[in-house]
This record gives sequence, structure tokens and C-alpha cells, in this order.
Amino acid sequence: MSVTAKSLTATGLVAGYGGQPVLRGVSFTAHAGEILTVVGPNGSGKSTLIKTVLGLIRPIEGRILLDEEDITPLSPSQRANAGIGYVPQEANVFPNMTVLENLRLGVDFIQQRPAKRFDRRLEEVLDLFPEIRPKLSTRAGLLSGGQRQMVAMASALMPEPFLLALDEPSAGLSPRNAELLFKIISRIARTGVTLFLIEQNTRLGLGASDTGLVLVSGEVKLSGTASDILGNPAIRRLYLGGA
Ligand SMILES: Nc1ncnc2c1ncn2[C@@H]1O[C@H](COP(=O)(O)OP(=O)(O)OP(=O)(O)O)[C@@H](O)[C@H]1O
Repeated sequence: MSVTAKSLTATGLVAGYGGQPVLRGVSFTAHAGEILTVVGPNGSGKSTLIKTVLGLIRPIEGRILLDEEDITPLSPSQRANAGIGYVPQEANVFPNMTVLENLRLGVDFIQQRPAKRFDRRLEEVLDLFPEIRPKLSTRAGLLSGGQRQMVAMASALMPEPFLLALDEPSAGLSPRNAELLFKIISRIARTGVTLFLIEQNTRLGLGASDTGLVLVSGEVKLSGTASDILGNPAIRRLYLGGA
């Protein structure tokens, strides 16, 4: 079921909300087919960064590229059509609709990238989320938090995005469900999708990632392989409660 993953590159992003910029020159590359997790303390600019990648905030300076294509001028919906999928942290399913209806909406919102036949794509996506297969006719609002998060991710995958952006996927989940979700995230990457996520749970997020980015006060404090970052003594001391 592989799609062709694309890399996501940001160069010199300066962005904010009108006052002093929150992001102060952020550059990174999420390589095609890899998982990149952005971590950092509260208020460091993680949400601002994901909003800038999605086009919800226009950068004052800098560019965003999907492979070689400069997507900086594109609106959020144009970026969705260009193959950027997104799962927000909250309100990410339609609670009064069934799981199947939610998955159908995932395709209906994308206009310019005609996907495979719905049934075929549905089977591929359900193979990634066996836990929701028996729940297709259940209203999404009746599911557990972990299952709802799976439906949200499955719905975003329906139109075969090149890249999936996730906003704190483990938020509000039990440790067991959060671990399960990150197993699924690794499974998604193996199908050839690039994953770009922000995460409060540094150990879990970086533990499942290829590369990482530590954002502090709107600047990249550290970047590299996720295992190098997890092994960095300063990061361990600051964010992981260990020496
Ligand atoms: N809509 C907004 N208008 C003005 N300032 C904002 C807005 N949203 C966030 N900020 C400010 O931008 C800075 C970075 O916030 P941001 O939410 O990007 O950080 P974060 O790393 O995602 O934090 P958290 O981990 O707490 O979610 C903060 O100083 C915050 O107050």
C-alpha cells in the first residue's frame, strides 16, 4: 500500500502572532519516509511551528518545501490537496457520525487528489488500525480516547497523503494507549509516509522517531537522530528527569 513519501523542509522560519515573532529562524528537514518529532518546553513554539507548516500562520520570513516544491504561498486547503495530512489534538473526529462516515469524510474533504477506489483504500487503512475494524458502525463519540485518536489518524490517511502532521498524538491517553499509538505511527511510516509530529512526551516521541528537533524559545536548540538527542546529557537532565 505504499505511497511515495516526500520530505518536508523548513528554512529560516520566522513566524508569530503580530508582536515579537515566536519562531526565530527555524530550519529542519523531515526526510521522506522518516518520523521527525519536535519536542521542547511549554511555550517554546511547537504549536506555532505545526501551524506554520500547515499554512494556518504565514511566516514573516522563511520557506516551507514539500520535496522541491515551495508550498509557502499555499493555503491550508491547497496544502491538504498537495498531500499534507493533519490530525489536530482535539475535536479531530465527528462524534455523532459513525467511524465509517468519519473515514469517508477524510476523502471527501480532499478535492484535487483522487484517491484509489474508496473500498480498496479503506481496506489498506484498516489493516493499519485493526482495533477500529470492528467499530465501523459505532458512533465515533462512543469510542475510547485511544480509539478516537486512531479514527482521526485513519481518516487523515484515507486520501493517501505524502506527509502526516500530528499535534501531540499521545495527549490525554493512558501510557499503554500512548505506546500502542506510537507503534501504529511506526507502522504508518513503514508504508512510506513522512511523519512530522510535535509531542509533550519526549521519551515516547523521540523513542519512536528517526530524527528529532528540540525547540527552545522559538529556536532549534538541538537536532539530529532521535537516539542522539535522547542520549544527550543536557536533554536528559532538562526533560527526562535523569542525569
Ligand atoms: N493565538 C496566539 N496569539 C498570541 N500569542 C500566542 C498565540 N498562541 C500562542 N502564542 C504564544 O506563542 C508562544 C509559543 O506558544 P506555542 O503554543 O507555540 O508553544 P508550545 O511549545 O506549543 O507550548 P505548549 O507545549 O504549552 O503547547 C507562547 O508565548 C504563547 O503565549
